[in-house]
Amino acid sequence: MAGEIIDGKAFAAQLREKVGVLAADFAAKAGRKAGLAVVLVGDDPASQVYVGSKGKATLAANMASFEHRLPESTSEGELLALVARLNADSTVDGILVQLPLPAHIDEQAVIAAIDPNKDVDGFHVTNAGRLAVGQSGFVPCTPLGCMMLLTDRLGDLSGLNAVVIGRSNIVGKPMAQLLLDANATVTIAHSRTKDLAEVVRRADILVAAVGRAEMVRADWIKPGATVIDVGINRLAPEPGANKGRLVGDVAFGEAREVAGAITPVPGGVGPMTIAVLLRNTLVAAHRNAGIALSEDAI
Ligand SMILES: Nc1nc(=O)c2c([nH]1)NC[C@@H]1CN(c3ccc(C(=O)N[C@@H](CCC(=O)O)C(=O)O)cc3)C=[N+]21
Repeated sequence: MAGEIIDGKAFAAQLREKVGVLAADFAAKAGRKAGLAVVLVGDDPASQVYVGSKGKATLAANMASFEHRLPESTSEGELLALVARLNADSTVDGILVQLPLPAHIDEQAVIAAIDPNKDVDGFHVTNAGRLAVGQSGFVPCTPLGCMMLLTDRLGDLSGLNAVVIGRSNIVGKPMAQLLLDANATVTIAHSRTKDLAEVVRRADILVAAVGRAEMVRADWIKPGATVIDVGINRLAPEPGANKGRLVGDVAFGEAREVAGAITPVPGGVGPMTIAVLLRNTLVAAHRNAGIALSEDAI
């Protein structure tokens, strides 16, 4: 029997709805809306579309959206000056600088300049450190969204074998921390892991975040496992088409036959990332305004 498809898109829509209600409450209490500033440098078409959809989702969730689209030629100094202005602006609760940045700008320097209490991406070393030692801070949106899908499906993760493929600062490492905090037994695998298929076959929970199209095959998956596919890879276009299909890091069709449940691409983890960004912004607004919010409720 084929595994269940985990509908990340529907889950994300519910989360955005909940955030929207709480954001309206916040606005009534604070006398202003929660605000998210998104900064895009350059004119990469995929990033343009993505930043536009974040802006729309922000407004739909009863929050204020501040978009800053800067030319490719923007200097690091100019970008740092904008970040400093946003840090000082009390109507801005969350700041997201879209990555990747042009090659002439040092990404680490820009992330380091963001006030950690406005770092709704959870990329600042202060937030990475807080997560590592179990203090409350901001957790990167994609792994937090994956955790929400996992706990919704599985409840308690204690003692389960979790394998994360990928060790990025943005997904793999924070994902492993969250799974460990939830008492899973965690393995972080990567491109140099020996017998990767063998390691993956032990996973009750598999999170694939390597960025290699359809790398994980059906015979790597433990029957009944829960598979979370973080990869978003665009294949080469079919003859006559101008855009290739989007696929994950998992060969979805065949993997679904073995897995207990699996996220699709698109419609899985991607929409969760944006919903969690709004959730983090709502949390930031409450903290910055000194208004209580039960963070378990969201
Ligand atoms: N500072 C920063 N923070 C980010 O969170 C960040 C970033 N920079 N740079 C780019 C990546 C990419 N990312 C995605 C989020 C949602 C979808 C998403 O919603 N995808 C849909 C549709 C995909 C499509 O059709 O193109 C889906 O998977 O169903 C995709 C990609 C966030 N990123």
